[in-house]
Amino acid sequence: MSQTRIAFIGGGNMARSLVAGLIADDHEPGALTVSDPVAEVRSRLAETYGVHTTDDNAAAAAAAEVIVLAVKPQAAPEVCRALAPHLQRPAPLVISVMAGVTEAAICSWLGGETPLVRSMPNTPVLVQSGAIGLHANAAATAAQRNLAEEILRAGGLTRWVDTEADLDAVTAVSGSGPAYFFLFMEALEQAATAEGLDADTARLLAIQTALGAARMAVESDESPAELRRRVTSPGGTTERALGTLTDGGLEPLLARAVAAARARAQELSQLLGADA
Ligand SMILES: NC(=O)C1=CN([C@@H]2O[C@H](COP(=O)(O)OP(=O)(O)OC[C@H]3O[C@@H](n4cnc5c(N)ncnc54)[C@H](O)[C@@H]3O)[C@@H](O)[C@H]2O)C=CC1
Ligand SMILES: O=C(O)[C@@H]1CCC=N1
Repeated sequence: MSQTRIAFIGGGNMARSLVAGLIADDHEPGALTVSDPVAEVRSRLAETYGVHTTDDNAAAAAAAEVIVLAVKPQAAPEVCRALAPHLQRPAPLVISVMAGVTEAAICSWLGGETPLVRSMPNTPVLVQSGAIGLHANAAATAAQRNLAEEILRAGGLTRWVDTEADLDAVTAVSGSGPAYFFLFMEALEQAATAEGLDADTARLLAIQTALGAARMAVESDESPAELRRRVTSPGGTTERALGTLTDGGLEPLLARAVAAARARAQELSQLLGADA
């Protein structure tokens, strides 16, 4: 059971999911503190998980070995600047799960060199099935990188990227990615209804098919391309459907969508770091 003292600044969906994952991984609940201004958020966390809660970010951060920044990006400048005078020096490891907030901006708001691991999670972290991109700044030691990885693994699969800019690509692929698959499920459900299936059956089949395909892709040693080939009998129904999707430009369309998301991630990072 890990006893690392972790303070979560912001106790919303993302923090709650990581807390749930850590406790499921046998982290000591008493070593976790969540700071949030909303009383109902605090009481729910305390009652469900037995963690400490407070509305005093500075007190939570001052006592922690690791600080997890889990407020909305727009709140980041104010929250970080208010924490700065209360941080131990040298500063403890800081982990950010905030979308689009750069390492330079966070360090400058926190008042100087800070060991920082910036992550890009996605909403399946809520069910401990997230895909989380990670990047560490130069001030983070190898031990701190390992510690950050261990903590974030509570939310799902973790993957380091070489440069901070790569996190914009991660945002476009796995950060936004759940929405692409949800859209695909919605579209399949609509198509099923159009083919005469009742609404419940249409939804169940679409969702279960997505789950089954994802599980096969995760559990099999074969590539998605090979798994696709195995469904596709020569001259059969799948071949006809895939031909329609390809003729309609599915692959280049998806490439354009991901490129657009990446460009937007870059723009948002610049906006959020503008006053750093
Ligand atoms: N890639 C993605 O799809 C996701 C990314 N994220 C990132 O995670 C971060 C947190 O998101 P959620 O948990 O979904 O948001 P949320 O809105 O559920 O939680 C934010 C929490 O911060 C609290 N808060 C507000 N002001 C505060 C302050 N001054 N001090 C301490 N706490 C304060 C709020 O009361 C709220 O409970 C965001 O920065 C977001 O960008 C979150 C979810 C998914
Ligand atoms: O849509 C967004 O901007 C955020 C970042 C990745 C997922 N949600």
